[in-house]
Amino acid sequence: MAAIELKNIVKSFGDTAVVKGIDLNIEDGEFVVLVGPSGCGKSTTLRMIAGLEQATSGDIVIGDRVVNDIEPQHRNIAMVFQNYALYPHKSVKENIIFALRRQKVDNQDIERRLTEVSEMLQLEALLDRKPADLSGGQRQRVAMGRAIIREADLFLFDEPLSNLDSKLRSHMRTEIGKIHNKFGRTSVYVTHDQVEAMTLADKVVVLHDGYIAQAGTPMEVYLNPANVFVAQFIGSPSMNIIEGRLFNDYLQVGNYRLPRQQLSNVALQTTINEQGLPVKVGIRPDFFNDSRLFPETDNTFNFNQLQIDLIEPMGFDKEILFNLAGGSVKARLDLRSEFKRGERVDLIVDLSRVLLFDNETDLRL
Ligand SMILES: Nc1ncnc2c1ncn2[C@@H]1O[C@H](COP(=O)(O)OP(=O)(O)OP(=O)(O)O)[C@@H](O)[C@H]1O
Repeated sequence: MAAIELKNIVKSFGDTAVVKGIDLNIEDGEFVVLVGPSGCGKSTTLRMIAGLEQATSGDIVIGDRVVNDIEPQHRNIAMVFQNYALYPHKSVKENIIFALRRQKVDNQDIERRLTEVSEMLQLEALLDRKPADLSGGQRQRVAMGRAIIREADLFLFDEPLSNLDSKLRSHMRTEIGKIHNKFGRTSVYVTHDQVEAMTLADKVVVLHDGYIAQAGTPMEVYLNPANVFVAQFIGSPSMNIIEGRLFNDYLQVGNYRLPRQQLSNVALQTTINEQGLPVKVGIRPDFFNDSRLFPETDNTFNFNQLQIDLIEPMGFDKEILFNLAGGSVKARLDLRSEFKRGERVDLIVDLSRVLLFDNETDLRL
C-alpha cells in the first residue's frame, strides 16, 4: 500500500509547460480521479507518477521514497491503459500471468492468484482465447486482471473505458469500483468523463491548463465549485452562468430581485456602490423546480412567468430552455411537469444553491 505526494511538479516539453506546478496528496488506499478537458495534462501527470515521463522539476514521493530517479519497473505500480496493450499472440491466461512469470513467482501461487482474479472478473471461460477473439469489454477485463494479479502498491488507470460503448462502460465502471472496495489499493484514474469521476472517486482533481482548478470530494466539487471552470466542467447538463448585479440588499438577475441575505456564502466585504457589482450567477439546471410540485419556503425564490423557448424530452427527465437576463438558461425537470413551448412557468430555486462568481477572476465570491 502507498500514499503519493506530488510536490510542485512541473513538466515542459521543449519550451512549453504542460503541467505548471501541481501539489497533491493522495492518501494510502484513496481512489483519486484526475479529470479535465483534452490537453490539460492528466495523462502527463499520471505518466510522471508511473515513471514513464520525467518531471522537469518537483518531487514525486510514493510511500516513503522520492521516486524521481527510480525506474518504472521498480515503483511497484500496475497500469491499465485505454488501448489494453495486450500481447496478441499470447492467450488470456498467459497475458494475465506474464508479469508473475517474469518475477519468478512460484507456480502454485500463480495458479491461486489466477483463479482468484479470473473468478472476480469472470474470465474463467476465456483463459485459452487470444485477445483477437475477445470483445472490447472482455479485453478490458483481461487488462484489469493483468494489473490486479500483480498485487502492486499502486494502480494507475489512463482512460481505461474510453474505447467501450456506453453500456459496457457503465458496467466496467461498477466493476472497477467493486474491485477498489475489495482491495483498497491506492488508485489514480485519468478520465475526461465526469460521470466516471463522480461515481468512482474518493477525491476528484479537476485539472485546467496544467493547474489544479480544484481538488475535493465529488460532492464538494459539485456543490461548492471554487470557480466557474469547475462549476461548468462538473455536472451534466452544465451549470448555467447568468449575468447578475449584486447590490447591498439584493441580487438583480434580469427582472428578478433575489434577497441577498439568503444567498449562500456571500461573505463579500467590499461596500457596493449604487450601480451594483457585476457578478456571474451560477444555477444548476437540476436546482430549478416546478412551483406546482414543490412548496415555496422562506429560502426559495420564485422565478415567475418564465417563457419556455424549447423543451427537450429525455425520457424520465426533460430539459426546458428559457431566456433569463439576456442568456439562454436550462432547467431539468421530471416527467410530472408538463409544459408546452411558449407557455409561461414559475420555477423555484433554493437560494442557498445560487452561487456567485467574480466577474473578472471567475472565482467564487
Ligand atoms: N511527448 C510530448 N511532446 C510534446 N508535447 C506533448 C507530449 N506529450 C504530451 N504533450 C502535450 O502536453 C499537453 C498535455 O497532454 P496530456 O496527454 O497530458 O493531456 P490530457 O489531459 O491527458 O489530454 P487527453 O484527454 O486528450 O488525453 C498536450 O498539449 C499535449 O499535446
